[in-house]
Amino acid sequence: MTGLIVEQISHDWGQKRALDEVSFAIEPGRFCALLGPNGAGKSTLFGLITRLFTPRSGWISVAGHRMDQAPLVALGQMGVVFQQQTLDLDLTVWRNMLYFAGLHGITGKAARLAAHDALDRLGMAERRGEKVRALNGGHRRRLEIARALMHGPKVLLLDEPTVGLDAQSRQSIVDHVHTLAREDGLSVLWATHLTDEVLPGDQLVILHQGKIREVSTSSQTGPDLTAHFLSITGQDRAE
Ligand SMILES: Nc1ncnc2c1ncn2[C@@H]1O[C@H](COP(=O)(O)OP(=O)(O)OP(=O)(O)O)[C@@H](O)[C@H]1O
Repeated sequence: MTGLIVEQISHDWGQKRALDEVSFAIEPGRFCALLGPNGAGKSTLFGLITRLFTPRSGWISVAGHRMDQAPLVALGQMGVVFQQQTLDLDLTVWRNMLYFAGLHGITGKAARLAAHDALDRLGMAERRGEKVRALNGGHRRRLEIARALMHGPKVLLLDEPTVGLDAQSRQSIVDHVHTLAREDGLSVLWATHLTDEVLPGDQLVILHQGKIREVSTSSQTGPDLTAHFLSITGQDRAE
């Protein structure tokens, strides 16, 4: 299968088992919400998928390329938006895009086309001349997503991309990324602990204490999904 496959991944931090035989797959065109409370193992999983470190066991495949066998090809098929922002605040939107294109070996006209196209997809083309410092948090996030798309990845990973944003910016980003999955055939992995970012029909992977508790297609939203999530993660019984 193309898309993203995570197969039997385990990882320990010292004595602590952070991920325990985690498996799931995301087909092209699907938005997958990775839901987990704090400490569930979401960031550890992101670190493994992006090869910041390697798993103790199991394997990961991106667009048909195994991370352990062909890491550069696999990473080349992936766009990543990390929790921490990594934009140059003193450069314009456009310069940030071109700089990043260069890191991917995309230069000249190809870079300008890729940058324009990606900004357009995120509704950011009109802001290309603005310094990043002047953008609000939601627009900075959209710029980071646009930047992650320039090299034409098949898989897009976002680690809690809406943290710290107001409700309207959050909704706009959730909508944009759903559209990207649907229209561009991207496999999206979106880590969050906020159930209102999950839409009906999304794939749902619930992670708790390093284990997968559920892989399903979301049919519930709002308070029903929140109650379901809390019951699965035992937080409804928290003191
Ligand atoms: N570098 C590390 N060294 C040691 N333990 C770690 C490290 N990173 C994470 N852990 C531990 O592994 C477990 C999973 O943490 P992780 O950060 O992956 O969860 P998370 O779901 O991303 O949580 P959060 O939403 O709070 O970021 C936690 O118990 C955490 O304390």
